[in-house]
Amino acid sequence: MWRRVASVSHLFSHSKSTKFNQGASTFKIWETFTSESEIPTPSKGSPFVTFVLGGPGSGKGTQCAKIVEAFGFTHVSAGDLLRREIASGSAYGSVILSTIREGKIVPSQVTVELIQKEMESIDNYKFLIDGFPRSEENRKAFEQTIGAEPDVVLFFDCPEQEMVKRVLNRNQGRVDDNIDTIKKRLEIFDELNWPVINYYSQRGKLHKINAVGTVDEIFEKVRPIFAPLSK
Ligand SMILES: Nc1ncnc2c1ncn2[C@@H]1O[C@H](COP(=O)(O)OP(=O)(O)O)[C@@H](O)[C@H]1O
Ligand SMILES: Nc1ccn([C@@H]2O[C@H](COP(=O)(O)OP(=O)(O)O)[C@@H](O)[C@H]2O)c(=O)n1
Ligand SMILES: [Mg+2]
Repeated sequence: MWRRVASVSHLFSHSKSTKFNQGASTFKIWETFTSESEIPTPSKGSPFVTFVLGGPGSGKGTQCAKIVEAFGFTHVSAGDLLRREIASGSAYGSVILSTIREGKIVPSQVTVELIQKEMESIDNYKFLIDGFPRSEENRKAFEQTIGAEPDVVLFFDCPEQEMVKRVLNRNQGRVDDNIDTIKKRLEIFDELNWPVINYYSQRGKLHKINAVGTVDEIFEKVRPIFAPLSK
C-alpha cells in the first residue's frame, strides 16, 4: 500500500538539477560549506526544508511559531499530524495512540506519508518539519520517499531536568505528558536522536542551539540562521 513515489514532485519538479534529486551527489555540494552559519539561498521553485530536532519539551514547537511569524515558513509538526490522525479515527489511529502513549516512535512509513500529504497540500515552499526525523529510520524513510534532504537542521539542546519540568507544566492534555511516558521518551530520544544529529553535523547542516533561557532569548539565537531569508 505504501508507494515509493515522490508525489510531492510538484514541489521538486523545478529542482531537477538541484540537490533535491541528485542522491549521493547532494553531499558534495554540502561538503563545500565550512561554516554552519551558511544556508543555501531558497527559491520559490524548490522547497526549502528545515528539520527541527530536540527532546520532548526542548521548545521546538514554541520556536517554530516564532520562525513562522518572522520568516514565513509553514510549520509541519510530526506529532500534531499523528495526533490529528488519531482524532480522525483512521485505520492507523489505535496503533499510533498506543505508540505515543508508550513514548515510542511510530513506524516511519506512517509518519512520512502524513508529512508528504501535508507538504503537498500547502502552497508554500518554506517548511519547518518539527519533531522529525527522530531516528535514522525516520531520516532514511524521508529521503527515500520524498527524494529530498533538509537544507537546515536545528537542534534545540536542553538539559533533561528542564525538559521534564516543561513537559509536566505543558497542560495540553496530552496522553504522553506524564512522568512515566516522559522517562521513556527521554530514553528513546537518547538512544535514537544522536545518530541523526551526528549525521547532519557531519554534513554541515546542523545548528545546535542552547535551549535554556527565555523564549525570546532563544529566538535571538535562531534568528541569525534564517536572516538571509526574506519573509
Ligand atoms: N524557553 C522556554 N522557557 C520556558 N518554558 C518554555 C520555553 N520554551 C517553551 N516553553 C514551554 O515548555 C513547554 C514545551 O514547549 P514546546 O514548544 O511544546 O516543546 P517541544 O515541542 O519541544 O516539546 C510548553 O509549555 C512551552 O510553553
Ligand atoms: N517523528 C515522530 C514524531 C513524533 N512521534 C510520536 O509522537 C510523540 C509526540 O511527538 P511531538 O513531537 O509532538 O512531541 P514533543 O517533542 O513536541 O513533546 C512522540 O513521543 C512519538 O511517540 C513519532 O513517533 N515520530
Ligand atoms: Mg512539540
